[in-house]
Amino acid sequence: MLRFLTAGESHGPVLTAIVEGMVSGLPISASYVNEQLARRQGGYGRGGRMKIEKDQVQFLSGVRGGFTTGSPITLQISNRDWANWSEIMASGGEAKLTERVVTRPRPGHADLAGAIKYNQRDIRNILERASARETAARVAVGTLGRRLLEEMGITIVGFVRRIGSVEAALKDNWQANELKEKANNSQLLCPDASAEAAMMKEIDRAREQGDSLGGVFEIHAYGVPIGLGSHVHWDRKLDSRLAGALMGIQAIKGVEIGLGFTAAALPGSQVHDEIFYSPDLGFYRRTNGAGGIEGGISNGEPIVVRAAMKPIPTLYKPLLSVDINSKEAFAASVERSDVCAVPAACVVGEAVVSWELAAVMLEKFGGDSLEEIKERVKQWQLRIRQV
Ligand SMILES: Cc1cc2nc3c(=O)[nH]c(=O)nc-3n(C[C@H](O)[C@H](O)[C@H](O)COP(=O)(O)O)c2cc1C
Ligand SMILES: C=C(O[C@@H]1CC(C(=O)O)=C[C@@H](OP(=O)(O)O)[C@H]1O)C(=O)O
Repeated sequence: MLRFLTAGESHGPVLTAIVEGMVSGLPISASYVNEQLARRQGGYGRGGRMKIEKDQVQFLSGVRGGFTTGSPITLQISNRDWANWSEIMASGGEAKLTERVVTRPRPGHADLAGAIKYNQRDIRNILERASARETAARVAVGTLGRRLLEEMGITIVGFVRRIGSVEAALKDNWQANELKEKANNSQLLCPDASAEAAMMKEIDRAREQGDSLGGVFEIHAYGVPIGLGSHVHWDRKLDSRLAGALMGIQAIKGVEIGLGFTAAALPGSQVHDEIFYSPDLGFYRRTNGAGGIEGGISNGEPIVVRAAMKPIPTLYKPLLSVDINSKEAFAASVERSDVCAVPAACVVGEAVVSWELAAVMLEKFGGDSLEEIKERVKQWQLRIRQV
């Protein structure tokens, strides 16, 4: 079973993750992971913190000579900003640093609910872990999954579909590589250049007004074999697992598979993908309203998922809140924040989808080494062509 845990605070010394269950023999390098970490740091609309950090992974165990060994893998990413926060982080909100104790919860963040739940008088003890800084560790972990998927011919492509009121238009004839290239050439990971320009304007406007923006990103998985996930139990359904993984990202408030919410407004004849057969292709579809999943099982078509991100909660434009000590009303003031982080969230989305798909591949095919699982996948692909 593939599993992981992350640990670390936003302004603590490091983020750490421990991965267990990865096959041996997977070629992996720090530079391959760092490429994804750099993508996550990018995106027009991010705040001052990203100018300080330069995320780099270190493998502290489980990787030797550029290959996984099958042992638990420890990954570590340093927080450069720690140098500026070590005193505040060490103080625990005591004596001389009382002015840095956080008692003013931000609407939309974990501050108030977290402080009450964990009985904390310093909201820093909540916000440090609630922060999406943690997603750097999740991207590092998910990139191991992405590497495994690549070995099995599965490609993950993510791109931004919407920022605020601006929606990108996609062309049906864009193949995986073209989509990936267009997205990666954009500052917003948006394959539609004219929408990208309008999105940037909207971000500038929000910044000027002290406001923030959310949006929608979309992830495609190409080359996924038929048969991942299962119809037999709710928690084995592939769509349920992907939705859970995406909803686990900070600020994600909605997930769609395939046509998603649009399907609810259409008649069945315009939603369901008719089934065809040819000796060359086997069973195939001409449409993909299902987003590659039927009955919780991958059906061999590309997997298509979308996630909606709410606007960033920390606003320069003050929102009303109440001090948890004095109970007095105040209008929040902010030192630093992202205005929009949808492209970053998209990279996190690619990582969690990669991880979940790698996990279900391992569950279906098993194996302890890369050679073993690849052999089994090959057998399965031959077998399903003969059905
Ligand atoms: C990549 C990324 C960057 C984020 N940056 C910020 C930020 O700068 N300021 C902020 O208040 N929230 C930011 N958020 C959102 C908060 O982390 C999130 O809203 C908060 O943890 C509460 O969780 P919830 O929105 O899931 O309820 C970011 C989220 C992501 C995914
Ligand atoms: C640090 C990251 O994102 C942070 C996520 C975040 C939040 O509240 O979620 C708040 C901000 O942190 P800070 O208050 O230190 O500027 C973002 O910069 C990152 O993505 O690596």
